Amino acid sequence: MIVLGSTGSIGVNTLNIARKFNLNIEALVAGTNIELLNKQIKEFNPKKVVIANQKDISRVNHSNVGFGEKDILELIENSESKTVVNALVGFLGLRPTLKAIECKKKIALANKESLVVAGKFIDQSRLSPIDSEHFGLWYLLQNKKISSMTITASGGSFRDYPLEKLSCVSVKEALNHPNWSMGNKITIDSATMTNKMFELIEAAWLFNTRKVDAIIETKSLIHAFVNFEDGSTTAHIANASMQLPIAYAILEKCNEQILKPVNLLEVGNLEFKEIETNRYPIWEIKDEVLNNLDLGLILNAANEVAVSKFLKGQIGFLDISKITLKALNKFNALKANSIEEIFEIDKEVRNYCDS
Ligand SMILES: NC(=O)C1=CN([C@@H]2O[C@H](COP(=O)(O)OP(=O)(O)OC[C@H]3O[C@@H](n4cnc5c(N)ncnc54)[C@H](OP(=O)(O)O)[C@@H]3O)[C@@H](O)[C@H]2O)C=CC1
Ligand SMILES: CC(=O)[C@@H](O)[C@H](O)COP(=O)(O)O
Ligand SMILES: [Mn+2]
Repeated sequence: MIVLGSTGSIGVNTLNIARKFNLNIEALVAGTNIELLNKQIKEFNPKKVVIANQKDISRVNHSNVGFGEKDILELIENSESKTVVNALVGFLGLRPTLKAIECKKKIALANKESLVVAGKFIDQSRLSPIDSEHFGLWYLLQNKKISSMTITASGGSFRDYPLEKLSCVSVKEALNHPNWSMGNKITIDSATMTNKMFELIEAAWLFNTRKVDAIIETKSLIHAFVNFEDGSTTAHIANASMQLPIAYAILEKCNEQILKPVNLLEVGNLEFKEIETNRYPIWEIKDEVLNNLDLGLILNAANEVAVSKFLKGQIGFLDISKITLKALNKFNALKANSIEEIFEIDKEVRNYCDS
């Protein structure tokens, strides 16, 4: 298989599963972490490697190294592998997802932004989601009458923080997720609850439903619930590790133990909370977004600009939601009618948020 984003949090976990099941790695794609990439090359012996920047090529211990988006797309097109794991972060993951679909590959999709921005143009027939909640929903779905689905949120880094202090929190504090070890961008998305908004959109596309909601479960041990018309609810419980969703997304069958089972006696108790708009302002537009999934494109573009500014120390934490809500208000009538328009609207919203 091919692993895009091999040096990230999902990429490293994917290679852990590849090691466990002795899977062949045809190619690796990484950004700027050349030190880790070189270790991965030594262990997995890929035929081809692509990195973000030309200037780093000489540091990569491989004879066949490309760089940039064009080479990532060519790599997918010319590969023999049946499976592409897309663990790139953000909008830059969209073209590789589209290319993998065009080449009829099986896509193990961690890059949820592909669905958030262009769900209506994505053929899902060979797609498996790598997202703990959507894996949970997929695992739970039975041939019974379903009334709705619920995914859980951890509440992020500031779940229990005094509200009046949110305006002056630091980047370091924001990156301190209570339960998951993930990349920076998704960790900030989790703190603002934008990650959960993305996941509602993701669930809407994946399971063809608008009857999906989220609640906080503070330990991230329950990932999803399916609520049946008979009044019963089933819950997916697993320790907070991405290895299970990844294993199911890339393996044909999975009968081996991937994770240590949750010991409920050790857990003792679980706590559930409502997602409140005073702590998570983005939640104000939940219903509007679910009724108009085209807003995912605007939300994603504005959020990527705002998160990047926050990580560079240019704006405060609360400004992230302010920027995204303002952009949604301005562009809420826009709808992309083709995949080309996805890229045009993305650019327009970014320019607006950057100015
Ligand atoms: N982490 C998690 O547990 C979960 C993540 N996801 C989703 O999975 C995706 C990946 O998340 P995560 O692994 O946390 O993110 P990370 O930031 O940890 O990893 C991102 C990966 O993309 C690579 N990358 C970044 N820019 C480029 C570029 N221009 N060209 C080539 N490669 C690039 C990075 O390379 P480098 O580091 O070398 O610069 C890295 O390998 C996101 O869409 C996220 O929302 C979904 C559910 C759970
Ligand atoms: C591991 C995973 O799937 C993440 O998307 C996780 O859900 C993020 O944590 P939050 O629940 O805090 O958004
Ligand atoms: Mn998730």
